[in-house]
Amino acid sequence: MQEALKVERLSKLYGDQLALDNLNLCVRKNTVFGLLGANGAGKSTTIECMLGTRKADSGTISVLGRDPKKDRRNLFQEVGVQFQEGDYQPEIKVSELCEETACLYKSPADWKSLCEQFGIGNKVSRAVKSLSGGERQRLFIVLALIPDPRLVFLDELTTGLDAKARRDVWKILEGLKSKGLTIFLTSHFMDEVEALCDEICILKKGRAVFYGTVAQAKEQCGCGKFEDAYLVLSGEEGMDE
Ligand SMILES: Nc1ncnc2c1ncn2[C@@H]1O[C@H](COP(=O)(O)OP(=O)(O)OP(=O)(O)O)[C@@H](O)[C@H]1O
Repeated sequence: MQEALKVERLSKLYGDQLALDNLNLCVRKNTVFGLLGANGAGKSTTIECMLGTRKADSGTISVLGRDPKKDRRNLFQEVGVQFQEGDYQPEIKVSELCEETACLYKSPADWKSLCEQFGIGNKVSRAVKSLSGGERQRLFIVLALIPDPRLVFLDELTTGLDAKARRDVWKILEGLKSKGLTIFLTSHFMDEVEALCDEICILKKGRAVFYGTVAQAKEQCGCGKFEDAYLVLSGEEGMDE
């Protein structure tokens, strides 16, 4: 099995609104894949279906060779997920949240060294709620990596991080990829996508309107800058007109 993720003909309706329309995705192991698209394009719905937390109306999904609906327990041990906001007790400290998370996994990574790597090593005795937005975002990436996963989902990876912290996160992720991690990310920052992603899919109203590499996207649109190509392909350009 060369692919970490395979989605075939995935469709999802909310009421009469089509959120995903016959989506096909294939993510090779040990690569970084970016799922892009405007607000409401269907990215979170896709991830939720892949995690088995939302039921699709049709289509098949394979995550690390397993069916996420039937095999959630095993996948839980192998897959990391970054949440935008955690569901934690109001007064909990960083160290306590990391420890509690590590306890859920059979062979967790060393959370202290992850906190060091992500620049929050000196914040571990602080209450989570007292962290700045960017520090909390880095903590959520740490929590996603605590399972020592083979595959990690990073939703809106570096939203809220300053320029230096974003670069640092990219470097760490490159390092983890070189050690065998597969990364599935969503991002609204096109420089980030260009720096990190081996392949991308651009969604528009639940449909894949582009699938390939950043270089292919630029070439297809005749754009020197990927952000320009993205705006054309995603249909965001001229949205107000
Ligand atoms: N629980 C729900 N009930 C009804 N409609 C929903 C529900 N969740 C999402 N939708 C709709 O489905 C579409 C896809 O939403 P989704 O959250 O997957 O988009 P997204 O690409 O993740 O957006 P964003 O970038 O804003 O996070 C949107 O039109 C959204 O309003």
